[in-house]
Amino acid sequence: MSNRTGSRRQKAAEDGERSLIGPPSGHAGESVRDQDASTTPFFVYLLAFFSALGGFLFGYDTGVVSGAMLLLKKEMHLSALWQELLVSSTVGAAALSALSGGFLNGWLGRRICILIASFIFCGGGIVMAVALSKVVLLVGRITVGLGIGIASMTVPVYIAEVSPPHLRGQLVTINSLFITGGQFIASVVDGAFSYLSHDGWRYMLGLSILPAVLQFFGFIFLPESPRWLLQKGRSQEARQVLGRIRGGQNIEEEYDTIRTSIEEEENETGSGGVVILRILSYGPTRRALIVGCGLQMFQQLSGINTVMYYSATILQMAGVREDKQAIWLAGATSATNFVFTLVGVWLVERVGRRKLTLGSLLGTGLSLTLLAVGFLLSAQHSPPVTLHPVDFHNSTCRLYESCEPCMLDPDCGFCYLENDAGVFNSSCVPVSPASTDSAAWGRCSNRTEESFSPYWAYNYCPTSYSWVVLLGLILYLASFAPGMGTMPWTVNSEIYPLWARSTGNACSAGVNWIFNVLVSLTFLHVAEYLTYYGAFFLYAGLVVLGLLFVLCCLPETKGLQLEEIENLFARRLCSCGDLPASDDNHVHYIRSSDYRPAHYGAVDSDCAIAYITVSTASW
Ligand SMILES: O[C@H]1[C@H](O)[C@@H](O)[C@H](O)[C@@H](O)[C@H]1O
Repeated sequence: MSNRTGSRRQKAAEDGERSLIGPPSGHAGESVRDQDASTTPFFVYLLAFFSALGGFLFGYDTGVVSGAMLLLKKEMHLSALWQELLVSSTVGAAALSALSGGFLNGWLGRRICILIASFIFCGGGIVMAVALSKVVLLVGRITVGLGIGIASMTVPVYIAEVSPPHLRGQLVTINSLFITGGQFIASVVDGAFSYLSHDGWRYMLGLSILPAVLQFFGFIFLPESPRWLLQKGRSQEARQVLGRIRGGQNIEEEYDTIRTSIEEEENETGSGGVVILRILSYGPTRRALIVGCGLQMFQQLSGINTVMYYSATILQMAGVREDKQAIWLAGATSATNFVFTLVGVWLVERVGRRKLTLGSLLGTGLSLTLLAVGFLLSAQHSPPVTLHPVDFHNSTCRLYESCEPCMLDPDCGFCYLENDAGVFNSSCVPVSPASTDSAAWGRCSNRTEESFSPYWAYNYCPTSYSWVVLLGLILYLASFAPGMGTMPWTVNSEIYPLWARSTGNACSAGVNWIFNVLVSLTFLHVAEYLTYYGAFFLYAGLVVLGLLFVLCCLPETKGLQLEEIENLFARRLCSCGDLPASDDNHVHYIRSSDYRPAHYGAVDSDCAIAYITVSTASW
């Protein structure tokens, strides 16, 4: 490693240490690091807002489809396979385009990629709104998926690169707020247009054109990231943009740090070759990639999309029988997700990324356990099947003695009457091949709104323990949203050096989408084999693994400049134990047990201390 690298590392380490301990004294001029919110130019917020519209579209297009599907399946006579295709094609396309977005980002820049994404969103929205056949609809869904993938990896990178360090976490987390905001607005739109039985879905799917157009025109006037410009050797432009987004602050220190960092990175890792291979063969970036992809994987393995998707059924279990009511109450679920993401935006610069993620994982694990216990109690007290009508088709449904095994069989549903004393006159009968909303034959095949008409429960059982499940659901969203919902995106936007940032984010966003598809496609099968409580216990177990991963591998990046963060990955990853006392770059590592506040200032004394570097002079 070059001496210059050593000295930059040392300087950055000292700066990093200072930023954790408190503001430096006797610093000439006000640097970006010392700014506070009152001196942050409005322009930075404007940039964050227009970029985060990409997050909004991500949330809207992934969220709106469930409500649209209720109308579409009736109007276009969609089979279960087509419904599945229309939902997962978007997520699959997002995975592919997120992975290829890294190349586009490095080549064309962040701004052009955001423009491309908004253009694609517009195109996809128009195709869906005017679609006359399910094939055209599928083309539209795949198109918006391509837009979502590019936006999901570009927007956090762009915001991180234009933000001043003290606000970066908050501004990048605003993108996550827009994602959950998009999901919430989608559920409101779904609710409102569900009353329009003819063509309501066209408005639901087509409305995404509006924010896409707004973003497209906004970005025509907004600048490219100064870091990308500098990397491409366009230093004059970079200086101008930096000056503009820092609103007349002293930009020299930041400009020099970025420039030196680019030069040294080129010396260290070379500038040619396939970026992903360079990332994998260079220790600090390989470790950062493991942390970034691991966080995204555990975000999806915590089961957020299953819980959100399944919330309508959870609400039905809790006694909400009407379709329309269930749609509106599912809106309440996405509203809860949104409100608690706001808590994340508020907390990220106060408590830091690491503590926020750890706390969130702990709460998520506990609430998943509560959800599982709720399902377990419901299963143990599952109502018995009391009527056994003659089944001429000899289906498997006639074999079940209670609701639980009947509801776990995807071909059967539970038909019953209910009064104050509970469930009575219940049977397990085959589901209609045309729609899961009714039975294939018998009293639940043509139900009316009359009070003596029987209830049809597909995919759930009536239970008096639904309040435990409901409580679990609310606690889950309250703990997941502020940390695990937001931090994987935020942390990924800041842990890679400039040359690896696009590719690193492309890989981690790709991992997010791949696990998103995997978890949602496997949920019903997992539930069939392990039952619902088994599935939720499984997610809780995966969250415990995630907790250990974060505990040992995620350093704190709060307050550091992007160029300083790579130093956090300079040494061995994933350790809370012994670390070497020094290395040839005059960088020392201390164990939390050796930590004395009198010597090192008031910094956190948990495992993150292992990453705090102290120069030889101050040792
Ligand atoms: O961060 C987001 C958010 O938590 C969403 O609610 C979820 O649907 C996405 O999968 C996730 O990436």
